[in-house]
Amino acid sequence: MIIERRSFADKATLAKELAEAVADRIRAAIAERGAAAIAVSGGSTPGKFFQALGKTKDIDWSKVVVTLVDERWVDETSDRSNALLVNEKMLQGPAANARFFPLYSGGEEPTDAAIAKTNALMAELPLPFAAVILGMGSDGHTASFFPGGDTLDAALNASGPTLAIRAPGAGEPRVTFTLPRLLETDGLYLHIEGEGKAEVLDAALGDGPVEDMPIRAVLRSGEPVTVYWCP
Ligand SMILES: O=C1O[C@H](COP(=O)(O)O)[C@@H](O)[C@H](O)[C@H]1O
Repeated sequence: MIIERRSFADKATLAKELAEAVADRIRAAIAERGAAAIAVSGGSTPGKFFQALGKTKDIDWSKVVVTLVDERWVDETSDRSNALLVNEKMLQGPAANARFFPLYSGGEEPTDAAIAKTNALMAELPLPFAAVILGMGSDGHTASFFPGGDTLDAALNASGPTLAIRAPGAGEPRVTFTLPRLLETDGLYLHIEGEGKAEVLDAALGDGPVEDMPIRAVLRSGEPVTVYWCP
């Protein structure tokens, strides 16, 4: 495992530092490849980070594509939508010039046709990602790699880009990038906050099956991961 753990005094400091690290990755990708794609997580943790990154002025946002590592299968009017969070918190001000590629492609369920539509859009991403920012649930899921997920094995091993997944702890049906596709990145980050999440990470770093705590697939992938944590 190649894990660097960075701890910050508070959420605001973490958000600023993570935004600076991701901004550096974006600028470097634009300088090297003419474009940058980032994949971000949803949920309750990344709001402040999104605000800090979205305010960054010295990025040519017109050359940036933002997408999500995973999405609940709901449209953008739902307060469960990760896309809504990205739009409201990040894609304002300077970052409003970025393009956003949603994972949700319409309808009630992530059918094969809907996922094919999502994957057609994701084929246009300028890969590799400049940065992938993962979160982690208290059950050890990351992206939508949930314990008990009906397509968990494929999500962790297929070449992707995305697939549908359903799990007891997931609420709605989900769409998630596959792990192999998320590992195609210049920088891989894990953003977690609170003592409880630090304990979950410690448990995940111990022995045990990936199926019990799918974040282990990331931690054991051999790719360097930088953990950003604050109380
Ligand atoms: O459902 C999700 O949960 C995880 C963790 O979210 P948090 O609320 O515990 O921060 C998130 O990383 C993922 O993108 C999201 O879809």
